[in-house]
Amino acid sequence: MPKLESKQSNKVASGTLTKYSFPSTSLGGLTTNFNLFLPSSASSSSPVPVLLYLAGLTCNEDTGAQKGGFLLTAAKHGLAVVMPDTSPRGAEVEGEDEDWDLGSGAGFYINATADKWKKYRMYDLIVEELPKVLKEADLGLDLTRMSVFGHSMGGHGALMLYLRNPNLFKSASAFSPACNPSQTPWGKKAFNAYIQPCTRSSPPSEWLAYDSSRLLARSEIAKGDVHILVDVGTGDQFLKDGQLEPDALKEAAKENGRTQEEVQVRLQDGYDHSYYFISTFASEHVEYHANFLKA
Ligand SMILES: N[C@@H](CCC(=O)N[C@@H](CSC=O)C(=O)NCC(=O)O)C(=O)O
Repeated sequence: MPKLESKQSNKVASGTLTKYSFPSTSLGGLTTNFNLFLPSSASSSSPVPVLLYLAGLTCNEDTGAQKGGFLLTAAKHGLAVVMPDTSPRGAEVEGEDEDWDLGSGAGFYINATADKWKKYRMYDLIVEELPKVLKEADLGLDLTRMSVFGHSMGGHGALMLYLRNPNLFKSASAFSPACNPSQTPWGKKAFNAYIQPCTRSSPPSEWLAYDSSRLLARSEIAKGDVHILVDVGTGDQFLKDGQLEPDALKEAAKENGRTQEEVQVRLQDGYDHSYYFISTFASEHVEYHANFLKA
């Protein structure tokens, strides 16, 4: 197991925010960072549930910690918050720092299969390696009680990871997520590069395995057991540009026979895509997850 290096620690919300780094096997040996908020109640003898926050394009492990406004409510409920980076860094792929929506800061939480991007395996990092690393480090976390939330590209990540791993996560929520990435511009660009090129209107199964709307439409999670909350601002330019498509998620929920309580998709009047929107609804999302993590 890799050794965690503690890079910086700050007191916040009566707990501690620590930035850690470790060499990641999933990312081909590249060093990756994450932030961990530990409420003051956490200890090895009294481990706390874990909320995983996935940030969006151009962000990193600091974005949610600094701007999200999650930590006071997490502290109130005795929840840890783990905030990983959004992509490998320094993979030395040609062009990886040229586009804001591909390469560095744009890992899409998937496993790339194209040889050029072979170190871009954020899915394995989040689902397998990070939980193992956290368990091994014995930081006072109860990794049998985890939920996941995220923003935009990270909202796609949160929904997709939950729908693929309902035994790992108790619930998922998202601010302004890309709900149907196999059909929308950011997702198509990423999947074309990281997985395989596709010009057909019906994408290959390898793409669909990372598309939350498709995953929800085909979900075999027991009736009544899906726990998803989504908020999208009506003033969000990326919504208007067709990047988010929350209606696709609603349609998928209907197709799969889910109630509106299982899959709540809320349009919030006038809010945009920024962290002002996220921080406004941050507490509601943390409270939502606390219901399932502390049940
Ligand atoms: N092209 C711009 C926009 C980048 C941007 O809006 N990033 C969002 C996430 S978009 C979907 O994943 C974000 O969260 N930005 C951080 C923030 O603090 O708002 C650019 O390159 O700046």
